Amino acid sequence: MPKIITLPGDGIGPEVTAAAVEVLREVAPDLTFEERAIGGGAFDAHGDPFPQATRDALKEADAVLLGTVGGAHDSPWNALPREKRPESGLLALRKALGCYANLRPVRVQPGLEHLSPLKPGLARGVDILIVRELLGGIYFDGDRKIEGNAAYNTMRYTTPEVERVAKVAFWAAEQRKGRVTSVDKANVLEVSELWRRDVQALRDREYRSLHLNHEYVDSVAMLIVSNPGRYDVIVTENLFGDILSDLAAVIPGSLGLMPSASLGDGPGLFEPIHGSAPDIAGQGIANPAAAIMSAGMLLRHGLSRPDAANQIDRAVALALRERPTRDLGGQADTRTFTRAVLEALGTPAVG
Ligand SMILES: NC(=O)C1=CN([C@@H]2O[C@H](COP(=O)(O)OP(=O)(O)OC[C@H]3O[C@@H](n4cnc5c(N)ncnc54)[C@H](O)[C@@H]3O)[C@@H](O)[C@H]2O)C=CC1
Ligand SMILES: CC(C)CC(=O)C(=O)O
Ligand SMILES: [Mg+2]
Repeated sequence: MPKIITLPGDGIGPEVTAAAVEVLREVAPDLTFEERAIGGGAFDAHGDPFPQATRDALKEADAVLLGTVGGAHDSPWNALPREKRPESGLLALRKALGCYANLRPVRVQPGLEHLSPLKPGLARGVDILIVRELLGGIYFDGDRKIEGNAAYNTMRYTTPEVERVAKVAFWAAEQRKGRVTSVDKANVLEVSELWRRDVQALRDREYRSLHLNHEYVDSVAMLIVSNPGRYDVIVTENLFGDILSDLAAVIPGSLGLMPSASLGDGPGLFEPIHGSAPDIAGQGIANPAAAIMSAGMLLRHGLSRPDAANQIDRAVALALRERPTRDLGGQADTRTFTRAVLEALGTPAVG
């Protein structure tokens, strides 16, 4: 009986995680669930955004399902010392799990082109996998300080850090169209120069059948929305991947359609890419599709159950057609949408 540690977190996190757990119970009734605290709520209750009891629970986990952390811009959590803030709890969780490769699929399912603000011809068939490095770069380690009117952070990568995430991107490309675009800012940053050199060397050494090209992040920010069909797998460092994946959410139509899987040395971490959405938290209107699809990625990548994962993806696509949520211009609230997914799970597949 695989054990899933759930970390609902703050804001809409508990609302969308509850929906994902309901769907998981339906497709994989043998799973067991244990809930723990993370983020701002964990700080309020335990004085720590990543409490020891949560750390301890991870040792027993086969996979971890996370909601979201963080508060509104005026939240008192933002005045805490950096290491006590909700987001620091999430970064510490990722580090503790050793999840260095964050897979963020951007997909427009057939028949759902109308949910995209892009012209149907541009949105149709988009299937991009963003592989974001998750444990290095400017979000971690390195020198960082704010002092009076000056502040700095450091972006740092080593060859082993670049190679291990690039291997995940190449592995994914082997099962897809065989094309990898490595995204950097090598025209300005030394750290990108190293990134580009190491990704290219790895490809030339071990993945000669794959096509690799390099693009600058500013140009990709334009091309990913104006011509998304040109991308298969994108591999990039932590900060660039964070920004590009929120931007890419425009393609399917909402942040609420962007799931993720973070893989590494131990149990995987599965979470929607969106934040805690304080503007809609507590209203029962959040789109739970990203969290539900993250549960699908948990089954696919965390527990090697592709059939159950496919069932979820299919049910979400059907529910999006029938009962789109408000962020997509529809009427469905979290509950109605989740019910539609559960109903679709009971509908026999056509073809
Ligand atoms: N992984 C995580 O836990 C993340 C946490 N955050 C934190 O979340 C808080 C809010 O950050 P924001 O910049 O406002 O980003 P956000 O992703 O929470 O929200 C951006 C916009 O998208 C909407 N949105 C997001 N998810 C949605 C969903 N499932 N259904 C419908 N609408 C949705 C929100 O209502 C908002 O208008 C901050 O404290 C931030 O640090 C931000 C990003 C990731
Ligand atoms: C620490 C998180 C708030 C960073 C983020 O936005 C993300 O991982 O998507
Ligand atoms: Mg983000």
